[in-house]
Amino acid sequence: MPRAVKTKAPGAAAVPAKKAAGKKSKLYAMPEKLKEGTVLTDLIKGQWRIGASIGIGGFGEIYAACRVGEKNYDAVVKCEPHGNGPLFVEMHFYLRNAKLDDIKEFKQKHGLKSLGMPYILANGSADINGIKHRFIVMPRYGSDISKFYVENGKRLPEGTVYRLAIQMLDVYEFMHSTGYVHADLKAANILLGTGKGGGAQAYLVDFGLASHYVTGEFKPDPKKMHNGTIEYTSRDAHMGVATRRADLEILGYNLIEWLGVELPWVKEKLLAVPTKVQKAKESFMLDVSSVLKSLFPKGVPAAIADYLKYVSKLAHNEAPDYGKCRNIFLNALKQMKISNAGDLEFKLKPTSSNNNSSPEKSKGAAASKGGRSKAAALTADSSVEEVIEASDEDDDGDNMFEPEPRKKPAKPSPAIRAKQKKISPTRRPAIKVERMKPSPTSPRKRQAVHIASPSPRKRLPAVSPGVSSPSPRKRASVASPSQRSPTQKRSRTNGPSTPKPTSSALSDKRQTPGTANGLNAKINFSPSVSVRGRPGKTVVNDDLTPNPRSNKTYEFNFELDVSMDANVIVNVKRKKKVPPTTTAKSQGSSGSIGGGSGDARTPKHAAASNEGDTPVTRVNLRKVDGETGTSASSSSGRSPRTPAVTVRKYKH
Ligand SMILES: Nc1ncnc2c1ncn2[C@@H]1O[C@H](COP(=O)(O)OP(=O)(O)OP(=O)(O)O)[C@@H](O)[C@H]1O
Repeated sequence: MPRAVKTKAPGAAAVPAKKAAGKKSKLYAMPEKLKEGTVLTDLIKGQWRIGASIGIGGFGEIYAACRVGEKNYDAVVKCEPHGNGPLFVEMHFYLRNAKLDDIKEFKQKHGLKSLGMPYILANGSADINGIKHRFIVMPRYGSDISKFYVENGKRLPEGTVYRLAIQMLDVYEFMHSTGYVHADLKAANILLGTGKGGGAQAYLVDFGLASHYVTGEFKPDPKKMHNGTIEYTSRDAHMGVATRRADLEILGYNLIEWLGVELPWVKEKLLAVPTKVQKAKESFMLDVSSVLKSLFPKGVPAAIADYLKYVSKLAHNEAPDYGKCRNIFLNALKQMKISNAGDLEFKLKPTSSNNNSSPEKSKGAAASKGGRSKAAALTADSSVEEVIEASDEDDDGDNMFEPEPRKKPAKPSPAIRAKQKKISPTRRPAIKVERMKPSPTSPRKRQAVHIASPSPRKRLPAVSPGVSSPSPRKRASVASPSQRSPTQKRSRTNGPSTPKPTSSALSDKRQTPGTANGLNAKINFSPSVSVRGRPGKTVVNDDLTPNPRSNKTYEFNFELDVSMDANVIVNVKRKKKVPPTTTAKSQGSSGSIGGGSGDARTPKHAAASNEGDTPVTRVNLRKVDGETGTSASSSSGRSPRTPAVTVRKYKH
């Protein structure tokens, strides 16, 4: 007999929901594990049986799913705690802008047989182990192309790279026609289709960073700076501005990498410092031709050069000429005599004409079809049946099947824009979060910890791109603390009241927010989480859910590895005392954090306090400006070089 899952984890040292709801928790838990066979009920009472887990994203987990009463697990359920912003954004994007009808209409209008735009099948909320979760149901696709990229020794066949570019430009054109940008294209977010003809079409997934693009002036937004996946984040996204050209730029960086060439900022190992990556990208896009020459010593692929040159000349609010871009790649395919039809080929041919600098190191066969064999074998005969109803008091208030006024797919009308504004990220309190991929060993133990920065009001006017280093390889100089830019002072902790940038009239001109010093404190989380520079991982610098809650207890062992000569304030908020068995423990010589409630403490203070008897639920770290810092740590004149941060979730 199906039963509702409402069980609270035994011994959970829960933060009282009320209290937690009042304040923004800075911790973002991974979802509770869903057992195979669990049945989730969506908002219109459709029922979905959970199958095997098929992917773990930054915050959520993806399960194969099948409609109750059917046999095929041809859907997926993406599930995250209600407090997590990205799924909230993704769900709303799908509900409002990517209905199946809209996609069909776009395909018809543009004469496309297929379009790599996913859609939503259902959505709802569910109470899992006493914690409210949000879930969406989507069609199930095949393998993501990062698998082939890795199997091939970090490259894809040139023809396939151009075909993928054309397909992704189609998706961009659709998405941009709704007023949104994707902002996080990467191989891991591109999935092959399934079934007959599925191997010919790639789908762009993960709309957790979707946001309205700007059509007016260019206003950097410190709350959103550097959002995305650091390798591919566009120059505009480094400034916190969503633009259409940014999507095209992100695609360009990916294309280079798929051709087997390391991006300059990867080669230079700059990923840990977003401002350095930003500067390198500015330099690159200021002189695309010569940088490409150094990246492709055997000859720059003309299509890549033409595309990136075109992108580099786009104004921030200009509508890209998608057709022109597609033609660049179509012409390249013609010249290579490669058809733009049939299954995408992922096997590297020994005679591949790739003009890249890396040797071919194919490691075995990369399939050209979506790998769904295991999934297809799943049947709906699970004996474990748990039924989780969509919560009645779900505050999403969104039902994809509620009638909504039709919109034009091509150009968003003012009415649609107004509607879209309702879910505009800019209208919601910003909470800085990190999206972290859990480790294979303990996927649920990752959490985000936030670094509070000095007030963003202190930001200084940005440095113009003209002063950028001419070479992307040249390392950025180090600014004195007093010269730090807003980017450098950017925090990962802020409230809804974060002020707008002081320099608003920046027009189309890009501004490089200073040199790379800033929050250069690299914080390592045990077992393997770090605040900055996590290659390949999406980072969200804001969160859109107003009141994220956590009723978990976490143990923190702090060891700050502060690079450069930084003074850091560690601010620990205690939520609740728990028995001594579940206390924060001191580890080695590290300053264990268990200080008084709400105190801003240095590690030194924290260590001196009643450490070891209080778990903490929120930790803020902030760098202070040398001797002007108010804490003991700064007056001591020494960097608080305590070791790395351990964030551990208690098992209940
Ligand atoms: N519709 C789908 N069909 C099949 N697999 C999927 C689907 N959606 C996602 N996946 C798998 O799950 C992985 C994570 O999905 P997704 O990127 O949407 O999660 P996320 O939490 O947003 O991750 P990220 O940390 O990259 O932002 C994908 O790389 C893919 O392998």
